[in-house]
Amino acid sequence: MSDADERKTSGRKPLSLGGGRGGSSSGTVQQSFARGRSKQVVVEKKRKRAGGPGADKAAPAKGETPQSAKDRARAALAAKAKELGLSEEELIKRQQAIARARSEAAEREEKKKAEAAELERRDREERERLEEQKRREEEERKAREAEEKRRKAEEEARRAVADVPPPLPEDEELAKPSRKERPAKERVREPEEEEDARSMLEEMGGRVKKKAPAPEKAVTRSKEPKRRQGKLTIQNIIEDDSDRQRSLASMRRAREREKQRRAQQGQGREKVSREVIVPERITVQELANRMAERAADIVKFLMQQGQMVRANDVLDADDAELIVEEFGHTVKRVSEADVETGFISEADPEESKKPRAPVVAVMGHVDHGKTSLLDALRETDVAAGEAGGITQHIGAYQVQLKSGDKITFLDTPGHAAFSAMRSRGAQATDIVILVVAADDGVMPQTIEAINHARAAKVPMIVAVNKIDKPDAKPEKVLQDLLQHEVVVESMGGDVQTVNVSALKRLGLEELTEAITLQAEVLELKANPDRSAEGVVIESQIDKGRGPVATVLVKRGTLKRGDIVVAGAQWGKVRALVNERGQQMAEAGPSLPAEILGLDGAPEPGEVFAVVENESRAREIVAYRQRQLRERSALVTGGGASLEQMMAKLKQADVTEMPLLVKADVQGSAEAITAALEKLGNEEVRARVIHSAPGGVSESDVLLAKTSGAPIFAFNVRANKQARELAEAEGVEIRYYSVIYDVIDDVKATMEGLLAPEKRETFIGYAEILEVFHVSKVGKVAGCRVTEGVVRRGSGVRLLRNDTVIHEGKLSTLKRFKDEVPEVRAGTECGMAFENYQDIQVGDKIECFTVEEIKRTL
Ligand SMILES: Nc1nc2c(ncn2[C@@H]2O[C@H](COP(=O)(O)OP(=O)(O)OP(=O)(O)O)[C@@H](O)[C@H]2O)c(=O)[nH]1
Repeated sequence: MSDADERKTSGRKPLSLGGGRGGSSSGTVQQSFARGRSKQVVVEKKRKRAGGPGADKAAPAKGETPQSAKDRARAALAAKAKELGLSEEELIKRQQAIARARSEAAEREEKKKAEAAELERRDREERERLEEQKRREEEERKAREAEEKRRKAEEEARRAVADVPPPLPEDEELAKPSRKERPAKERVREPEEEEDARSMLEEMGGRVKKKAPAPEKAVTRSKEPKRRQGKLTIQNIIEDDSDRQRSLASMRRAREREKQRRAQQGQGREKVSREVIVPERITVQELANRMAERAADIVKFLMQQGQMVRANDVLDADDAELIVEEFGHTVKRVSEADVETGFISEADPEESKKPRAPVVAVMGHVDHGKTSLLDALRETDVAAGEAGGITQHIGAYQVQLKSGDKITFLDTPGHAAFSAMRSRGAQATDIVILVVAADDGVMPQTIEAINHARAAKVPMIVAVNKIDKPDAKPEKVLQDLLQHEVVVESMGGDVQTVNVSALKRLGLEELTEAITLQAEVLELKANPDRSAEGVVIESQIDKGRGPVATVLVKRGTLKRGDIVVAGAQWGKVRALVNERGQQMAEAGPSLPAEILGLDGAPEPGEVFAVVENESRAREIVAYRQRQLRERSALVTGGGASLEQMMAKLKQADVTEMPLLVKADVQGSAEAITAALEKLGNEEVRARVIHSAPGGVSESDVLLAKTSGAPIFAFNVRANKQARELAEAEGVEIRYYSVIYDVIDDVKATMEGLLAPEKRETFIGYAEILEVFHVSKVGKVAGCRVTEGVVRRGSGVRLLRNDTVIHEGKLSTLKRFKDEVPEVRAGTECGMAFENYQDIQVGDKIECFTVEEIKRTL
């Protein structure tokens, strides 16, 4: 059945039943489809044959009668209809509908394909058209430019002609052809000019209706659907989107917008000129942040100036200022130290001041009896008995005399503390007692002490000690002192002198009297009714109590609970303890006290002051710690073993050798530091970046690491964590128990850092007799050794007319054909220089050796 239908739809002659013998008749029917399409369908009508049974059977199949075939087809149809639960007629209709739908689907498919092909063709044509347009525009532009040039040239020529007097007839004749030429050209030019005007208008943003170019006209017809491209249909949008090309005008607009945006940005940057606050030291990154510029730009700028820096490097204020100005900003130089402003307040008004006890330091040569005298003086304290408690060494103590006067003694060993305090600008001492043993006289450290006192402008009282000794010669001491410009009262000067015996407790009263007298002269006063300020005398980390600092209040009154900043440490005063281990509620001027509650041990000599609150304390300490870090960063750079440091210092030409010293007591730490800092010369010297009492801690290791300094531990050890950290970070910890070993080691290292002395020894002369050119070797000098010996590997100088024109090494030294190690006077040889060719007959060769001699400190 469907077969028959298909044949019908294909428009071919339908299969007829019985070959037109009257069994069937056919006709055509107009069939309508969707969207107004219609079709002629051939319909065959079957007629019953008159008479014979089975006349309505289908066409006979091969080998069977037509009637039986027809019957079978009908039976099959009936069976199928029955199976589907339809009538035969319904089934036929359904089958016809299916056939129709199939043919329609095939048609649709074909149509779709045709449409796709059409779209593709259109796209291709559009692309070609755009390319053509672009090419033509380019051509037009070029033509325009050429035309413009030509026109200008003509214009100029015309002007030139106009300027000259009326041309002679010959000139006219000459000019004629050009005039003839012009109208012809102008005629030709007309459409071009029109084109010019159009494109100009277009460039100015005007809309110009373009004449379609002639060749395109011919193809427009064939591109019928293209006209529809202008229509906005969903189909167009979907299909064209992928291949859509931006028009030239839109490109131009986008470029213009971009240009404007950039210009605006550029202007914007220039306009924002910031006031940049520049402290004394600032990192590149921080400076960039403050200018709102990129750190990389600063690095680049400095690189152009020949300075290689990284973002984390520290710049000084001058460099920073230069950079800021270069980047178009203004500079406001401030000192970060401003944070310290007000830390130490202004001088107190005179009326607020009250007399205070003098602070006395005892100085003198070794073994002259300083400690003994301080001990003896301590015993003069009338209050000691009543107060009870066991005397402890806290670096300073105060005694009350019978007269009621008080004297504070600094009980710190040597001159170190004194000079440490002075170097930090904390002048704690009012009077110096110069102890000179009567049996020993003035010794080197006596002189040193005199100089210290004099430099600090502190009055001296000479205590001639050990007068109990039979060989005591106090007069001689005074005589000797004269040589050092210390003129005692008995000799017409103003220096008081007292003969004492610390051992026998002789002359102590006279000594204290002399002190009080001197104090009166000095009119020592301070305002006790204000927040405390003073100086750190000693500090240590106590196992049980944590950081403990002995401070001496210089003005104001220090109370428990005060917030104190001492050097780079701060804390709330948890307790105030006197030298007998007793708690005090407060400490007024000139009264030494141990304070507990700081977050670390401040350096001796550091100034301390009470601040208003914790945040202020934190701010100051943060600034000071930053400064410490930066200071140590100046000598930083990774490894921290002695060898690494040496290698680095040699490379970097740095003359400072950073060290970190930890010792059992403050005294030894100070002594080692002083001894180490004395070492060295103008080329190399040690710089103790940190020295403190106590074991080596993790923070010491970290500091050593950042400073590239090895740690010298004297009579102390590193704890487990510090040891592990040191191992991990490559920080060397050296342990010592003899001070001289520390000093010797450092000295040896520093000697290694000294550039060796170079000593040159002349060994021989040779004269160039001939110059050969040897391929691959270059110029070779045929010489005779005139004096001494010429050795391969030694240094050589080429002399021309007694002037050195080259200094280098020999690449070849030959005798006949053989390389020889040396050639002696009177012998001829061949020589060639390493990387040097300019040799001439008559030049002299000087041969020398250089010896390096190790230098010592
Ligand atoms: N005969 C006598 N001996 C004294 C006197 N004063 C101190 N000595 C002795 O001198 C020696 C050194 O005394 P110290 O008090 O340790 O001297 P120093 O100046 O503190 O010594 P260093 O701390 O090493 O600088 C000790 O043996 C004391 O006993 C004195 O007045 N008479």
